[in-house]
Amino acid sequence: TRSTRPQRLLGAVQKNATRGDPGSVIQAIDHYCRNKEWAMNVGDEKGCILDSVVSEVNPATVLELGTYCGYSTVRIARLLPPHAKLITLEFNPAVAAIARQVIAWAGLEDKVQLVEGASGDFIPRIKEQFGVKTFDLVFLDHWKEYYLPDTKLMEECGLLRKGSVLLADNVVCPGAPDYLEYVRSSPRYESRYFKSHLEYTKVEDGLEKSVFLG
Ligand SMILES: COCc1ccccc1-c1cc(O)c2[nH]cnc(=O)c2c1
Ligand SMILES: [Mg+2]
Repeated sequence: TRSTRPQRLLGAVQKNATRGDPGSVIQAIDHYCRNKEWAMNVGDEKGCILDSVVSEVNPATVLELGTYCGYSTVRIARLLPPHAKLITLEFNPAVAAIARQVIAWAGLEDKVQLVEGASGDFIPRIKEQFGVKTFDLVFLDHWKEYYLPDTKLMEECGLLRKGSVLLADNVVCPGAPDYLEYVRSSPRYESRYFKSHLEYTKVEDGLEKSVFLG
């Protein structure tokens, strides 16, 4: 039976990237997705904006909603200080299995905890199961319909503190209008749009950075 897109992406990493070298894993995925087969990684252009936010926040605790093949997981984890922790959540077990191998190829498995499950079930359990008090940075990149409910759930579960940063992918394409309306109008957030393009295309997309004010 035909391989899946994530399997082919993993193959490109194993063929072209150097084990233990996160930069080469990022390059291998971007080259494959730009030249061979598009895939929904945050990509190199929005990835540079992600890098700058991670470096600015210098987080000790990160939550990523939506792992996919682990591209942004590697981008984030490679910039984390020692002992910092990234928890990443993926709904699809087959895709999670690929992401684990991509993260391992980059040599970043010690900084990353990949969890399989649905965000609505998982978020209320984080404090108890993972001993996390609050997140310094949350990267929302799962499904646009869940950005707003999951943000409200994180607030309710006390997972955000004054200064926690939410960074959301795809706020223009595919778009998360209800989420944007919320973080831009709520007095509890200071929000800013970073205009960019949908990964590997000329279509407009962007990242929304929203600081929780407590
Ligand atoms: C399955 O749709 C793929 C697609 C098709 C056209 C335009 C955008 C997207 C897209 C791009 C992304 O970065 C994404 N990131 C996270 N979860 C997504 O569903 C997602 C979708
Ligand atoms: Mg995305």
